[in-house]
Amino acid sequence: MESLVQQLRQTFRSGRSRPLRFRLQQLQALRRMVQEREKDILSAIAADLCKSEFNAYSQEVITVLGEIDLMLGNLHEWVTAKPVKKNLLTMMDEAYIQPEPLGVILIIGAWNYPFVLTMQPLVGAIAAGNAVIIKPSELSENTAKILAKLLPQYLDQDLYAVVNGGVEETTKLLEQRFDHILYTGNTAVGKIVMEAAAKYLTPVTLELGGKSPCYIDEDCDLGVVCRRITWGKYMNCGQTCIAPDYILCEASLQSQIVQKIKETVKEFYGENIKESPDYERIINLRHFKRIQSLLEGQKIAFGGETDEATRYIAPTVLTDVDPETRVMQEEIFGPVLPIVPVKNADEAINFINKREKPLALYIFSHNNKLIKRMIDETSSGGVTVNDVIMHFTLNSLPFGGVGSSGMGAYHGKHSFDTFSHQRPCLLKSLKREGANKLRYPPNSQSKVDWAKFFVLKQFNKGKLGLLLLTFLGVVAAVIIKALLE
Ligand SMILES: NC(=O)c1ccc[n+]([C@@H]2O[C@H](COP(=O)([O-])OP(=O)(O)OC[C@H]3O[C@@H](n4cnc5c(N)ncnc54)[C@H](O)[C@@H]3O)[C@@H](O)[C@H]2O)c1
Ligand SMILES: CCCCCCCCCC=O
Repeated sequence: MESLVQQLRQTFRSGRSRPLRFRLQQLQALRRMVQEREKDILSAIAADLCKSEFNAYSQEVITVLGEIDLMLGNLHEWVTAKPVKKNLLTMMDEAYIQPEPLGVILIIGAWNYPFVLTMQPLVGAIAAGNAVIIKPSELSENTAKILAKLLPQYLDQDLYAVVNGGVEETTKLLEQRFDHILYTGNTAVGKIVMEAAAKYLTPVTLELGGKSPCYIDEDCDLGVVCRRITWGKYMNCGQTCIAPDYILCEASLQSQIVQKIKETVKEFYGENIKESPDYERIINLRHFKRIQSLLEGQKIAFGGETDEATRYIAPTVLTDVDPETRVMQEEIFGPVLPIVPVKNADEAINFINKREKPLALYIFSHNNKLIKRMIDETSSGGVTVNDVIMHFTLNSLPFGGVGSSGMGAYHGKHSFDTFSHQRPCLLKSLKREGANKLRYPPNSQSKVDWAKFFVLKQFNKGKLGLLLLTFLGVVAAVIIKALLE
């Protein structure tokens, strides 16, 4: 591991990854890879998650292609230095912010969307001019293998590498020095990553999970609401970081919600859900057993069937769920949807605020005042109103968590910023030394008065004439400079 990181760092230091042209070439190569090897990529995702090619394409591949295109179209502008406002002391100088690459980036991916969750950060890290190691999840082993096979065929191998393996390999990787780590996965491992990063003061982006609440107000069109929730909850068999984890609503709405979800499940997946190409399976036996055990002692209003041999768990709804039971204590990450009755929106807000800050919050309501209030009075990584999941798809919005659901964000320009240092640059001339006397010792009241004038624009009335003269002098200097340029 050490020699791999060293080799990447050496190439990074040679400056090869920095020129705009190089970054664009690598991104174009990545796009070629996704397009030319689409079948292999889709087959690998299918083998890992029992996902249809249509679903793998629309849930993962499309996002990666969109992200690459966004970078290709905007990178020339993002890499350009941005001039900043100047003050009286620096008006003759050059001041700008220059984004610079950080160095060697480590991206640790998760298994549930194994392609997009490693490739989307990779796109951002390349765009920002870095060297990158990606560590796909070992649980989605087919996607991990295809990434390790394809990426070196298309990308510069001295700058971009794939390391495959499990806890042992990741632990070894984390012993190395990186310039940024982006980790996607559960909160417990997030803490391990942050602890390892602290050794070198490496900044981290932690894309974690949590229980994302979904509040349904009275008077909503429950047909539409439940269709959207059914889509977002049972997509990928509930193994989505921003899936609505549970519903909060008035007790009287429960039976209608159950009925509408039941109808929608039939509409989406047919009479025999097991036969549906759109319904995935649980990633492994450990997770299957964990989710199955969450059903114990619960009132199953709909679904509940399981099949260990194929790791199938039916779309399930639980009603009248006690918030103290296990299903409400941990992230479900499976196709089980508890409904927790609350008296009103105030109780829902309190319920949300008493728990860890979630990755997403969903609010279904016609009432704009209530929507605003719920957004203002709660906190979450992101919010979608009157729908679920969709804020993930808009790459002008930063994607990330807050509190125990994570820190930092990426997607689109936010990825570029995450993997760049915004370097402040002030370029002065060796001339005009007279003006600098003001800050050199010995200090005096008069110098402080001048500093107040230049920095705070406050002046002593007694010195008005002198100030006016100085101001005219500065104006004259600016005009002369402009004429000479
Ligand atoms: N915020 C997001 O974008 C996002 C996306 C997907 C999943 N998630 C969250 O991730 C969780 C599910 O993923 P997971 O954690 O099961 O994925 P996982 O098991 O694939 O683990 C994620 C990564 O951590 C590594 N890892 C595991 N144990 C480790 C250890 N002890 N030390 C070092 N590295 C280790 C794995 O090798 C893997 O690459 C859920 O909580 C979900 O909400 C968040
Ligand atoms: C069109 C829907 C795309 C959904 C992609 C969801 C990715 C979530 C990542 C977290 O698990």
